[in-house]
Amino acid sequence: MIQLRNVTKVYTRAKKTITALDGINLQIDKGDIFGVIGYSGAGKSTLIRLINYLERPTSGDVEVDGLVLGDRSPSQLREVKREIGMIFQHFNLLESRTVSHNVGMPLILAGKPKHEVEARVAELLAFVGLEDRGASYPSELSGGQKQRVGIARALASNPKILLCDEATSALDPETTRSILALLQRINRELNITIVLITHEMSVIQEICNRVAVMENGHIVEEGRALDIFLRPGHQTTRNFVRTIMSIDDEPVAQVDGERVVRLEVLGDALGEPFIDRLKPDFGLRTHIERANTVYVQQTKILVLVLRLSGEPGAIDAGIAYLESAGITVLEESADV
Ligand SMILES: Nc1ncnc2c1ncn2[C@@H]1O[C@H](COP(=O)(O)OP(=O)(O)OP(=O)(O)O)[C@@H](O)[C@H]1O
Repeated sequence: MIQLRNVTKVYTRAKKTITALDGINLQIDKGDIFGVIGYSGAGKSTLIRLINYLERPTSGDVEVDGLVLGDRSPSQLREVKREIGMIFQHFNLLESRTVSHNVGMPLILAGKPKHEVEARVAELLAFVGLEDRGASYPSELSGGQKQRVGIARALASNPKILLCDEATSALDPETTRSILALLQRINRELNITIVLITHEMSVIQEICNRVAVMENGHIVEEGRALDIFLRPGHQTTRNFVRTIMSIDDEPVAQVDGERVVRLEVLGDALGEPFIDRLKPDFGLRTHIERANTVYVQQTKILVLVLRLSGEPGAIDAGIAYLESAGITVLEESADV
């Protein structure tokens, strides 16, 4: 759906050059809720602004829905841009216009007839839960309601992609949760691919299926959100994950005759009495070294570090049983 190939963006200011993006390769598939996380200055805004061509790459290709944007004529670019909606941290609403006018603005600018605009605005306001606020002005709304207006406006021209630039950073945690739930509905019900940038790992945890971690214009780690939370590789990723859950860096001491394994348990396997079965079925003694519960995209994952002791063959058989129950078993190296 979206591909960045070897994309570099260099800004020149007062004879100084800043490399905001340095050789970025990224693929975002149709249906993804793709999160880009990084500290201030990492290059997130630049990256998202390349996708709708608010910025042009210094080198490299940006491809959206099969079209390389650099090869397009201005009219073709306008066409592609219509397929991309965007929402902002500070909502960017016209304060002097009503909610309805704000939502209908893209359609008014596209010259759509009045009755068509009115019908679509009513539909959009109902979708975002503001059916009775069309005549209000932005100053009469809460932050969460303003973002709902921003979302309705972004959906007005039926985009295939929604870009979210720190869309919940100005909102309290409860309102953030309700806006994230709305974004998830937009992804599922309207089949819209979502790309969001954030500096909050909790946003990624709540709704993203994939994530890229950025630092100094580079993507330092990228993958399924689940894997990034369970096994963060890069130090920056670990620091972000640490903001919402504990990571124990202490290695587990190995004792002769024992195996230390890490189990990742989710879905049906959570209902399996697997610890209970290791002793009677395999003659294994188990000791729970660490335990943690993680939620990613509302999926519960239990992470356990176990010491297993018994006959070597029995330990292998016990591990084979755990795997057959759908549990991921890893030889433990460092942490939960
Ligand atoms: N228009 C511009 N002109 C010059 N430099 C820029 C411009 N836009 C961004 N930069 C620089 O590019 C780098 C990346 O900035 P960018 O805004 O993409 O990062 P970010 O991760 O979105 O940060 P933040 O979360 O603070 O918005 C920074 O060093 C920034 O100063």
